Amino acid sequence: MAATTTLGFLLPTGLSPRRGGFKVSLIRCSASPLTTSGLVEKPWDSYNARLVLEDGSIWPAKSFGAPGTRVAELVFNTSLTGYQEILTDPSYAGQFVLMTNPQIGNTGVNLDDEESEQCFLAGLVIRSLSISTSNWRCTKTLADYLTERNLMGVYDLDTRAITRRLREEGSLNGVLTTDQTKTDQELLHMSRSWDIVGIDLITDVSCKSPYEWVNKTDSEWDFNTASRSGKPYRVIAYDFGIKHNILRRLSSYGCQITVVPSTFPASEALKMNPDGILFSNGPGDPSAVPYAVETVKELLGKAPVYGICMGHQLLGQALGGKTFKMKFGHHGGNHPVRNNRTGQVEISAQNHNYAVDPASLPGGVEVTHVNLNDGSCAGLSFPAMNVMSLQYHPEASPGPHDSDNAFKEFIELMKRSKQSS
Ligand SMILES: NC(=O)CC[C@H](N)C(=O)O
Repeated sequence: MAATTTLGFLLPTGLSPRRGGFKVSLIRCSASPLTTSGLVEKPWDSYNARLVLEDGSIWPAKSFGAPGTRVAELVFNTSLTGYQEILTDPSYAGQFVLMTNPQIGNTGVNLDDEESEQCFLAGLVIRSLSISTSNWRCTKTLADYLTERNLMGVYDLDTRAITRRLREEGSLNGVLTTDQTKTDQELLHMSRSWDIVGIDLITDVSCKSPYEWVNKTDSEWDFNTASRSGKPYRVIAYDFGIKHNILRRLSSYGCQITVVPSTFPASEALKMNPDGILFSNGPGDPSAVPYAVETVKELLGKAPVYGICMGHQLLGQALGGKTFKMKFGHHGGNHPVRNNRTGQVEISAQNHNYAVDPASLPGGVEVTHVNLNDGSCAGLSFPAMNVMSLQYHPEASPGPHDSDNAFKEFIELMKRSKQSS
């Protein structure tokens, strides 16, 4: 059935926009329901809900997760599958994730596909929730999972129209609510009074004390294992919101890993005599966590280091560069990246709203990877200090495995450094 967007009534609000360029009136945008209302009874409890964006648009919706009211930044994700890995990626803290794939929930959820023990995102926005769940690994439905975790999920919105809006205006803050007592103006005011920029979001998602990682990729799911045996490399992984698959992949490549909190002192990390240090992914604005940049600076040159996403942005700053907020970021499993050294193109999994400005980097720092959609910096290397980093996700989960080799490159970096010391 074709999705239609109808413009409803206009409410003059008199509120001035938080950022320039937005219309000040509220616009009600409704999508024709894709679900077969009346014909099939939906196997979840549903409430009326609303998504109100800071540009004044109101999106009536149906709720299928927890009831409530949340304020967050709305981003769209173009992955076709992997909603469970997305829900458990701590880098989505402070954000609503809108899936552009119009039908979500078909495969339910299972405990093996978790990327962290908790869901930190603020809510899930989808076009249509699958009426049935069918997968041999499924242990519960997406609706039950969200409700148990007190997470909001909404459907029956025109996700295509919202995505176009985000592409034109950039990421927008918004409020999701099932509360019918709140007026549209109140919700608009809430969305405009909140901001994700300049806030430290990693402290809340990081582990509270160090621990040894004992899990690894099940042999059933592992690949490229031919040349690996034993665990000869000792790695310290700074947890800024780490995804489990980074740890599983490092472990599969032969690393014994101690995961440490974001505030773990560099001096303590060095006492553990690591062969290498990993700086993980993590949510929010990388320029809002100067203490983490200081830790990275203290560790530079002391052991080979590998940064992924937030870790890459912290390394960029520690090397003297600057980060900036992108218009709507990259969130999906289909981003082409060119490896400048080999000329090869990898299709990558990405999830970030900020990037390192290559022009701000000092001489000697090499941009190793470029995102081919917009030319932004996707990887760095500083050979003088055994530094490598990627803006995207070589661990995938969800997404293609084209970049798995980056873990091998980190192993090679540690090997060469061990041999020369
Ligand atoms: N996945 C991540 O580490 C995200 C990095 C950072 N929070 C950003 O949005 O750019």
